[in-house]
Order: sequence, then structure tokens, then C-alpha cells
Amino acid sequence: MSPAELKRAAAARAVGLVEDGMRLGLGTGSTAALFVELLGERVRAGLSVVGVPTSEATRRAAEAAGIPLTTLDETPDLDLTVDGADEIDPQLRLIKGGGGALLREKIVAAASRRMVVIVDGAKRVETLGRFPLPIEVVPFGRVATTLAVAAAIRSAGCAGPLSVRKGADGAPFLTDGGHLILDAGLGRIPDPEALARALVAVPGVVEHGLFLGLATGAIVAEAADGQPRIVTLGAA
Ligand SMILES: O=C(CO)[C@H](O)[C@H](O)COP(=O)(O)O
Repeated sequence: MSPAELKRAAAARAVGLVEDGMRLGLGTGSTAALFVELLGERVRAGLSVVGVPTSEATRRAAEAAGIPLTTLDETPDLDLTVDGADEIDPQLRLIKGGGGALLREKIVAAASRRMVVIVDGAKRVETLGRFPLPIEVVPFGRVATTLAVAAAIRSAGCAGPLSVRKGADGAPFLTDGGHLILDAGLGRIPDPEALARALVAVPGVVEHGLFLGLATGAIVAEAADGQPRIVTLGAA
């Protein structure tokens, strides 16, 4: 089975969690995009929901799918956020931000009573860190901030290269908020909470891709005999 088929299976299961009247956080990335597409089918069939998109890309996709949208300022309490992830560990701790939307994704997840993560089985890890950790920083003082981030990483018992994320045109990638992303290739993060504390203490760091204590459940689609098998973690 291709990763795309597994992602679609996870997204389809998550659409089944949506109830009439729900206020939803809409995640970002290829898996979340499938959720938005499938949710749009239910909305066009009569389901009533409102969504808060976590990126401009998701806003465009949700509008195209016919999903009514609101803002977090108009609707600050959400019932359910459904989002993808780059990695998930057995404690439902995540690395997110591969798509560069980590800041809005974290704000929206924190405003939701439930956050359900939809992933294919390849995203499951015992220890976070195989996927480079995205760290969002303001452009001002980038070099000084990068040095301070490197020191914070060392203080949390981690090591690895830091690189400024580039876009397809080779220029530095800018987030929807106009910030840069540093990708930290750490390999292994033995204490994600300690690293999170160290990173938020660095002036210039806007947010990082460690989502700790936010996911309440996960829907994992794994391949079994050529068919997707859904495994749920936590409350999903
Ligand atoms: O955090 C994200 C975007 O910022 C995505 O959820 C994450 O990168 C997973 O993406 P995909 O579903 O395409 O594998």
C-alpha cells in the first residue's frame, strides 16, 4: 500500500469522529488535506460544522471543499482538531512542522478540547528525533538566535546540525507568519520536555515542533496484507 492510501484511510476514519455542530481545527499537510477533502463531501451532504484552518494552504483547500470557516478570535473554543504529524511516540508526543505550519497548528491544537492525529504507520517511533525538529525563529538576529538554539539543544542532551529551511526556489522558506524555520537533525531526543523548555527560553524562538501533551488520540493506518489496518492510540 502506498503512504497516500494509508493517509487516506486514516483521514477517512477521522471524518467519522465529526459530529453535527462541531467547531473544528483543520490541520496542515498532505494527510490533513485528505481529511479536509473528505470532510467537504460530508458538508456538501448536509453536515453543519465550522472550521479554523491552521495555514493559508488549508484555508484555500477548505474553501474549495465548501467547509464554512471561522477564526480563532471569533471561535476560541474548538471541539476537535484533526491534524497530521511527522512523528508520534507511544506517549502521543509529536514532532510537527514539516509543512511549516507548526505555530498556527499548535495554537489551534491548544484551543481544542481534543486533538486527534492522523498518520500512516511509518510515523510511529519509540523515541522522537529521527525527523528533523522544526524550530520557528524571527528573521531578526538569525545568527545569534541560531547559536543560542544550538546551546539550548546541547543543554537538553541532544546534538546535531541546524539548517535554515529553504523553499523550492532555494530562498529561505518563510512561514505564514513571516518567520524562518531552523531544522534540527537530532536523531534522538531523549527528553523532549527538557528540550522544549530550553528552546522556548531562547529569545527569537517563536515556537518549536514538539507537541507535548496536546494530542488526545491518534489514528494510525498501517498496511496489513495489502489492506489498511487502523490502530487507534489514546482516545480516538
Ligand atoms: O506538521 C505538519 C505541517 O506543519 C504536518 O502535519 C506534518 O508535516 C505531516 O505532513 P504530512 O501529512 O504531509 O505527512
